Order: sequence, then structure tokens, then C-alpha cells
Amino acid sequence: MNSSQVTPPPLYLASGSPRRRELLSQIGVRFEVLRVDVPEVRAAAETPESYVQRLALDKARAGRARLAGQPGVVLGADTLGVLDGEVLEKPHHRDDAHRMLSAMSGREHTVLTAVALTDGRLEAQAVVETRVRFRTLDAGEINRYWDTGEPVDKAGSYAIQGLGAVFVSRIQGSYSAVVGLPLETTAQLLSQYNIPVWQV
Ligand SMILES: Cc1cn([C@H]2C[C@H](O)[C@@H](COP(=O)(O)OP(=O)(O)OP(=O)(O)O)O2)c(=O)[nH]c1=O
Repeated sequence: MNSSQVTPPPLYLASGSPRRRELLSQIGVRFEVLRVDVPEVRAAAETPESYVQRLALDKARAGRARLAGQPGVVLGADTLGVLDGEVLEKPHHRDDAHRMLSAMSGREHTVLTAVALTDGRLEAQAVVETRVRFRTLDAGEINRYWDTGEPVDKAGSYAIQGLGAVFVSRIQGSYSAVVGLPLETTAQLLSQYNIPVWQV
């Protein structure tokens, strides 16, 4: 029997992000959404890479715990920006977004997205690094961008898939990872659990 004949286990996405739902649907994967509440607080000793990986795994494990004894694979993910070693998360207010976007102006930053899966026994995870270059931004447009409401729930205070696309002059790596879920890597991780893509 090859893997395509094995009934795949149910998949759960432990995420409140509409972007992650859309991205996983885009590649034809069947799943249900689980809400989890994982506090995003970086420990002093954590590097950006270890922090983003831990958050993705914490989300997957929290989802798995909600399933109690039921079978199922749970996927968690986390995205953050990094500039000069500083982690760029969601902005708390306008000044926060202004500070991040000004710092990114005319420069390249890194976006890290981690994906983690668990079925309660096997854990699989990966982190994807993408480099994004911004053109020069001026203070007026940063303020207007904040007023659109788009930056508020986005790591690094922008959305490459939205109005913020006009800031991006170059990207090296995975576009879907910047939006919130690296699809090529996710498909490979899912295959470890015999969960196929393109389920139409
Ligand atoms: C850089 C960037 C981030 N983002 C989003 C992806 C993530 O949803 C968000 C980063 O926050 P996360 O904490 O990774 O995710 P989340 O809180 O939105 O959802 P979850 O419930 O899964 O924890 O920023 C974009 O949509 N576009 C972008 O260009």
C-alpha cells in the first residue's frame, strides 16, 4: 500500500490568523481551525530563531492538548521580523509601528516564519528565513499607512499581501512565509504525516 492509499489523519490549524487559513486552503489541504491562546513573550536567552520556533511549537502543542484523546495532527505557526538583531512583532500603537517602519526604510530586514506539527507523539518543525527590502519611506506615508488599519495585527507593522506591497522593492525567499505560512515547507512537513496537498 502506498501513502496515497492511507486515510490521512484529521488536520487542525491552531491559529486565529485569516491569512494562515487562506494559505493552507490555497494548496488544497483539508483542515479545521482550533483557537489557542499562547502568550507571545520572548525569554531573555531566546534568539529570534529559537523564539519563533518555540511559539510555533507551543501553538501546535496547545491545540493538540485541546483535542484530548482524539486523533489528529495540529499545525501551529509564527511569524516575526528581525532587523539589527531586534525582533519586530505586532505594533502596540502608532508610535511603535512608526519606529519599526522608519527603521526598515531603505533597508533589508529578515522575516522568520516557523511551522510546527504534532500528533501527540511525533513532532516536526521548520523555520524559513526570507529577506525583504523596503524602498525609502517618508514619515507622512508611514502615518497614512497606520491610518489604513492594516499594520495593527501584522508582525513588523506591514502586510506584503496588502497595501504595504508598495514598500517592497525586493524579496529573497518565500512570499507565502512572509504572509504567514511557507507553503512549500508546510507541504513537506504534512507529508511526514501522510497528509496530502491538492485534496479537491
Ligand atoms: C510581515 C507580514 C506579517 N503578516 C502577519 C502574519 C501573521 O498573521 C502576523 C504575525 O503574527 P503571528 O503571531 O505569527 O500570528 P497571528 O497572531 O496573526 O495568528 P496565530 O493565531 O496563528 O498566532 O503577521 C502578514 O499578514 N503579512 C506580512 O507581510
